[in-house]
Amino acid sequence: MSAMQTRSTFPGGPGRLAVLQRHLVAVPVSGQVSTAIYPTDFQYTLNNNNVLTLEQRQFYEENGFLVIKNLVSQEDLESFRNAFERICKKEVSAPGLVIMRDVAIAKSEYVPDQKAITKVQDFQEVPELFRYCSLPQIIKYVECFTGPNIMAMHTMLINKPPDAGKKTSRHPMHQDLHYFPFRPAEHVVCAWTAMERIDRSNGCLVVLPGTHKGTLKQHDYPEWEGGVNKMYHGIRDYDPNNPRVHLVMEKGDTVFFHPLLIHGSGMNRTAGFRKAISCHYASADCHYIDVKGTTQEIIEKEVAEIAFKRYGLETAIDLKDAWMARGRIVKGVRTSL
Ligand SMILES: CC(C)CC(=O)SCCNC(=O)CCNC(=O)[C@H](O)C(C)(C)COP(=O)(O)OP(=O)(O)OC[C@H]1O[C@@H](n2cnc3c(N)ncnc32)[C@H](O)[C@@H]1OP(=O)(O)O
Ligand SMILES: Nc1ncnc2c1ncn2[C@@H]1O[C@H](COP(=O)(O)OP(=O)(O)OP(=O)(O)O)[C@@H](O)[C@H]1O
Ligand SMILES: O=C(O)CCC(=O)C(=O)O
Ligand SMILES: [Fe+2]
Ligand SMILES: [Mg+2]
Repeated sequence: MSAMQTRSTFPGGPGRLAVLQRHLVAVPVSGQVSTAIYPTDFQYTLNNNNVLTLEQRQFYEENGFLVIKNLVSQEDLESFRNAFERICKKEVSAPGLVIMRDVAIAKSEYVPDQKAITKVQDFQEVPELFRYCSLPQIIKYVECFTGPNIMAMHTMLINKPPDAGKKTSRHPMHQDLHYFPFRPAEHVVCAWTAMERIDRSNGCLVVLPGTHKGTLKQHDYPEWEGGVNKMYHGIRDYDPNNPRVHLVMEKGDTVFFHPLLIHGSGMNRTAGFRKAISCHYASADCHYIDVKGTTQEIIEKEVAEIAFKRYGLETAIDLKDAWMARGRIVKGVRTSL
C-alpha cells in the first residue's frame, strides 16, 4: 500500500484534493505507481483511520466479504469453548439464551448430552461469551463498515455436529438480512471467527462473491428429504450452479461479511463438532423497518409462533421490540436501534 499515493499536485490545489480524496485512488499499473487518478465509489466501506488497506476495501466492495487471518487469540478461543461447554452442562445460563439441537436429534429420542447442541444464540447476557463481541481487534474492523456507533445485535456460537446421515448439518444458502428488521444493510456486518481449522470436510462457509450488490431474495424452507433445522430458511429456487467459494479458515481467522451476501455451509463429514463464534453488528444509527407486506413477513410470524410456544405470549411480540431487547452497544452512543 505504501507504494500507492494520490498525486500531490492536484488541479485546484491541495484543499480541493483533500475534499476529493475520499473518492479518488491511485491505481498501480503493472507493478508501477500510476500517476493517474481514478474515481472510486466506496459504497460498502468507510475510511476508518486506514484500518483497511486499499486492496482490502476494494475486495470487500467487489465481493462482499473479507477474511482477516489470525485475528482472535488461541487463549480467547479456549475461554469461549469452555464457556460453551459450561452452558451445555447447564452450569451457566442467562436470560434470552437460546439453545438449539440439530433437527435430526430434536425429532428423535432426547439425548441429554452436551454434544447434541447445534448452536447457542443470543448470549448477550453471558459475559464470558459476549466478550467476543467487544474484542478491540474485531471492533476496529467492524467500525470500517458501521461507523463509530456500534451495536452488537445478534450473537451465535455454532457447534455444527457430525452429520447424522441426513445432511441436516448443512445450512442452506441464505442472506442474513432476511432475519433483520433494520437498515441500511451496508451498515450491518457479520464477524464470524473459526474456533478451529474449518474446511470442506467439516462444513466451511460457502459464499457467492458479489451477491451483496443484489437485493434481498425470497426465502423458504428448502425441500430437503432429511429435514431442515428450525429457522434455517434458504433462498427460494437456489441455483446450485452459481459460482461459489469455499472459505477454508484456520483457528482464529475471522471473516467479515455483508448481510446480503449469499452464503451457507456444507455438511460436517468428520466426527468432531465444528465450532465458530459470530456476532452481527449494526450502526446504532440504523432504523427499524416494518416487515409487514415484505418477504420478511414469514420471519415475524415464525418468531411470534416460537414466542407463543415458549412463553405462552398470546399478543404477538413486535419484531422491533425483540431486537431492541437483544441489542447491546459496544462502542459509541446508542442513538437509534
Ligand atoms: C443470520 C442469523 C440470524 C441466522 C439465524 O439462524 S437466525 C435464526 C434465529 N433462530 C432462532 O431464533 C432460534 C430458533 N430455535 C429455537 O428457537 C429453538 O431452538 C427451538 C426450535 C424453538 C427449540 O427450542 P427448545 O427449547 O429446544 O424446544 P423444544 O425442545 O420443546 O422443541 C419445540 C419444538 O421445536 C422442535 N424443534 C426443536 N429443535 C428443532 C430444530 N433444530 N429444528 C426443527 N425443529 C426443532 C421440536 O421438535 C418441537 O416440535 P413440536 O413437538 O412442537 O412439533
Ligand atoms: N437446494 C439448496 N438450497 C439452498 N442451499 C443449498 C441447496 N443445496 C445445497 N445448498 C447449500 O450449498 C452449500 C454447499 O453445499 P454442499 O453440500 O455442496 O457442501 P460443500 O461444502 O460444497 O460440500 P462438498 O464438498 O460435498 O461439495 C451449503 O451451504 C448447502 O447448505
Ligand atoms: O456457521 C455456519 O454454518 C453459518 C451459519 C450462518 O450462516 C447463520 O447462522 O446465519
Ligand atoms: Fe448466515
Ligand atoms: Mg458440494
